[in-house]
Amino acid sequence: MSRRSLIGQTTSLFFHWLERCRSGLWSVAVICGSGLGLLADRAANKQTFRYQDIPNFPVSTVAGHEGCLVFGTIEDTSCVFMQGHFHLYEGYSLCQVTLPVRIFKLMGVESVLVTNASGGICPDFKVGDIMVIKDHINLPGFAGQHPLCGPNDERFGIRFPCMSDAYSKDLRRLALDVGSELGCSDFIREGVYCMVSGPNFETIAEARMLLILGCDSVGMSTVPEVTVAKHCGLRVLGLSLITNKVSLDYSREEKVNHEEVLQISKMRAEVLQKLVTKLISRCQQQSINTH
Ligand SMILES: O=P(O)(O)O[C@H]1O[C@H](CO)[C@@H](O)[C@H]1O
Ligand SMILES: Nc1nc2[nH]cnc2c(=O)[nH]1
Repeated sequence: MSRRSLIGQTTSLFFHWLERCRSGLWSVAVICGSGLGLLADRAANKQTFRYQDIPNFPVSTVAGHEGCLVFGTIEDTSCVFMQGHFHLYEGYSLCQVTLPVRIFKLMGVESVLVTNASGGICPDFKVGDIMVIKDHINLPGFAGQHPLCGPNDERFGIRFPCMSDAYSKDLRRLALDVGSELGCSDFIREGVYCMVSGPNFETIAEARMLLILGCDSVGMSTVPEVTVAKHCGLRVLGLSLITNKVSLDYSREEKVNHEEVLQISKMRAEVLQKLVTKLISRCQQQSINTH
């Protein structure tokens, strides 16, 4: 496809979305973390664009991140799936990492569902658990690596956004309810996600520090996107798949690696797919009832 016709197609999709949003149809963006691109598979009427073909869009450089933007529908809900997101450790600025979220806002998206893979810090967590993110700790943010640093763009949000309710209580409740309807209660948890910049996995001393700080899991993404989404008034739900247990003990021999992370993501992708699909259709019903 030529660049000109690609821009033409993207523009017409944009107007198509605006039209749907004006007519009151609910729309959602799903950001798929490591190995979770399959979440887009259940959408109907799919149209896929490679990041590399979209002008000024970053590209994915990490295994398990396909680098495609997929538009589609789930029941009557317009959905856009990011098959792969961007990380500080890839060398992107946090402005680039979060660019898609502002694009989604301009497209009329109302809610963002962020997924990721993370290491379990909470000793009760098991590999394969799905953690509904209740709150987060922005470690890079403490060190000045924050997506909202710099002049504030008032068109998106205020200078000092409140983050005490970053993750929608209603959506968290709904995720737990839908999880229980699907018979997943045994492995659905709630907890606090901590972002580190990566790309190395944690030392044991770092892991112990995160436990003391109150973190239940740790990963290298999500927090910048959630911060920018909250800043511009989007509703946010975060689901974190526990792909490994972070070692807190010097006597443990296991060593985490990215291949293992991807393997567990693949193993749990079907369950997450069901959860995400049902959640989206239930949100649509809720939205119809409140419009
Ligand atoms: O957060 P996502 O991208 O899902 O993936 C997690 O898994 C990768 C490391 O295996 C890192 O990118 C980490 O952040
Ligand atoms: N930082 C970090 N990111 C992860 N992503 C998946 N597992 C892990 C982990 O153990 N640590």
